[in-house]
Amino acid sequence: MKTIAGKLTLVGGGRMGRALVEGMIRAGVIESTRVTVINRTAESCQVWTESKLGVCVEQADPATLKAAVESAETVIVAVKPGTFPSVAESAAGAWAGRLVISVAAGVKLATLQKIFDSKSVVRVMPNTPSLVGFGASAFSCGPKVSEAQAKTVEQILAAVGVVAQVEESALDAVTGLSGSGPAYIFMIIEALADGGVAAGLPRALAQQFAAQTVLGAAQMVTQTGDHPALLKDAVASPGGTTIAGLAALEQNGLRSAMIEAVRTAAARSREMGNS
Ligand SMILES: NC(=O)C1=CN([C@@H]2O[C@H](COP(=O)(O)OP(=O)(O)OC[C@H]3O[C@@H](n4cnc5c(N)ncnc54)[C@H](OP(=O)(O)O)[C@@H]3O)[C@@H](O)[C@H]2O)C=CC1
Ligand SMILES: O=C(O)[C@@H]1CCC=N1
Repeated sequence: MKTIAGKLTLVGGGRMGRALVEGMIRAGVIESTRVTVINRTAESCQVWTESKLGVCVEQADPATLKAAVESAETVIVAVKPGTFPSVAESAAGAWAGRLVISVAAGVKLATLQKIFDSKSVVRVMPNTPSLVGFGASAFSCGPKVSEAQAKTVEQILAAVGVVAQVEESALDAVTGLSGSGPAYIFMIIEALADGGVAAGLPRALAQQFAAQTVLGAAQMVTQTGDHPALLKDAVASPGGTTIAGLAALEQNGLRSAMIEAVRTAAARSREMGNS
């Protein structure tokens, strides 16, 4: 794995920041000794220290934050969208010349350019399976981002899963699909396991088989390239069990529930960008 150049600072080592940076270190795209993580509270700092990942961990006060931003070539900002302006303000004067990568839902490139005094801003929508190397991330670059910087972003995200560079207008849809999507699938796995328990299986076995079924089905789609409908048809025998199960799903509106979930989450991402 080719490593990225220079130091990396993560501002906001919560669920998404942790998934990305731990995924990057695990994949070998950066050594932990070149990573600094800034958190708001001592408790969050302790979680990172106890992880034994070997990164430098610091609590956010304006001086520490500014120094950590100034020392890095690349800064990933993974705080909540509403916290971006205060973080940007706390390290005012330090952002220029850095590659600033935002993972915030709904925060537009134009807003990022305004609040960070760096023109090299990139908007990314990753997802938490990046932690285990199965992320799906899309990104869009501000107008002043160089080709080399765009390559760095691609390299970071490719190390933790699949990556696509898209027009910024596509990022709300990506947020509704793959950004929020792991939560939909966790709910499906939980529900499948509940179904297994309802049909008489022990909980642990039901959960293991539910997760493996989702994993196996996803692998068949990505590895064969076949349309999911063909793969579905190959499971359903005439008059058999699967078609009975599929009919129950149709009756209960699974397809429209999934479509509406993605559309509603994408609309919420757009709404967050306009507030
Ligand atoms: N969770 C997800 O699946 C995804 C999230 N995102 C985006 O990622 C971003 C973070 O979300 P998520 O990880 O879920 O949220 P979390 O609450 O888990 O993480 C936010 C982190 O920001 C830290 N923080 C808050 N204020 C500051 C500050 N002033 N300086 C430094 N760190 C600070 C918090 O520290 P402390 O804990 O000490 O308060 C916390 O570690 C959001 O913008 C979200 O839209 C994008 C894609 C997927
Ligand atoms: O729920 C959220 O707003 C964030 C963005 C995508 C996933 N989690």
